Amino acid sequence: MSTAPLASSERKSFNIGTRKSKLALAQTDLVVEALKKKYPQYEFNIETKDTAGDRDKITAFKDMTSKNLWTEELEELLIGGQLDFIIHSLKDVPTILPPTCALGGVLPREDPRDVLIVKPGLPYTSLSELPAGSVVGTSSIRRTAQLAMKFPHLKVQSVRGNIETRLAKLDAEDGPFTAIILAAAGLLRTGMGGRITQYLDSKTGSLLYAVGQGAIGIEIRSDDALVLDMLNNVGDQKTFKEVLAERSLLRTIEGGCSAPLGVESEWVNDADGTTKLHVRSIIVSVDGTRHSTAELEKVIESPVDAETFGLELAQELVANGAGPILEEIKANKVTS
Ligand SMILES: NCc1[nH]cc(CCC(=O)O)c1CC(=O)O
Repeated sequence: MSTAPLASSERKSFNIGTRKSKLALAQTDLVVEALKKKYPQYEFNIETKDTAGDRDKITAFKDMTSKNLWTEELEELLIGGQLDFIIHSLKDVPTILPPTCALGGVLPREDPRDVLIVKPGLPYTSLSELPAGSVVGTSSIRRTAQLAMKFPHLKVQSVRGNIETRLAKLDAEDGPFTAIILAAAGLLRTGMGGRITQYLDSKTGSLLYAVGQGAIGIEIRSDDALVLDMLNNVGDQKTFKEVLAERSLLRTIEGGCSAPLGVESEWVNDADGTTKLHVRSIIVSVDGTRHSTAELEKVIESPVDAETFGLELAQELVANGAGPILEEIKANKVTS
C-alpha cells in the first residue's frame, strides 16, 4: 500500500490475519481477547485467508517446495499494511522470517506434547500396547522417524488435512488406521481433548515434540513500535524464552531443510532457587536407525540468552552425531 503510515496516536483500529481453520480461529480469538482486555479503546478486526498449505492436501509435506506453506500469503498482507498482526500456530512458522517481519510475542503455551488417538472401539491405551503391524497415521517426518526408532514394529502411513479431517480418517470403519498422532494443543483448543488416548513424552519413552508446538505466535512488522509495545504487555515472557531457544536450535541445525528434530522444554529450580530452562532434544534419521540426543540447562534472562542456548544445544547435537543424519536428509530432499 502506498498510503503513509498513521501516527501512533491516530491508530485506533487493527487488522488481525489468520487461516480459516477452526484451530486458527480459536487461537485468534484468544489473542483478540487478550488484546481487548488491555486495550479496550482499540478495535480489532479478524481477516481470514487460505494458504498454500490449506489448498494442497495431497503432496506430502516433505515434498513441498515452498518452505512457507502456511505463512507466505498472510505475510504479504502484513508487509503491505493491510494486516497489523498475523496469528499462527508457531510450529508452522519458518525459523527465518522475511526481513521486515518479526515474532512480536506469544501467548502462554498450551500442553506442547504429541498425543496418541486410538480408533474408537479398539482396546489399546498406549503406543506400546499397539500390536505389530498396526498402522499409525502421521505426515510429519519428526514423528515418523521417532516412531521408526522407538516402535519399529509399527507401520506409519501419511494422513493429511486439518484436525477434523484426520480424526474422520481415523474413525472411518473401513479406514487403515489403528491410531493417529496429533499435537495435544490443537485438540485441546478446539474442544476435542476427549479424543486423547495417551500423552507422549520422554517419561513414557516416546516422542519429543516439534519446536514451537502448542505456542500461538504473533507476527508483526518489525518496525511497528506501537504493536510491539502492545504485545510486550500481552505476550507470555516464559513461553517466549522457551520458543526462542527452540527456534534458535532449529535454525542452527536445519540449514535450509526441515529437520526431524524433537524437543522437550521445562523450567527447573536449582536448590538455591535459581530457575533454569532445561531442553532435551533428538534428531533421528528418517528410517529410525540412527539418532543423536543432547540436553542443556541454563538461566535465560534475555532473548540473546535464548538464542545462545539454542546455538549451544545445536552444537551438542552435532557433536553427538547429528551431522551425517542431516546430510542424508538434505541429499534426499527434492530441490527446486
Ligand atoms: N501443521 C499442523 C499443525 N499445526 C499446529 C498444530 C497443532 C497445534 C500446535 O501444535 O500448536 C497442527 C496439528 C498437529 O500437529 O496435530
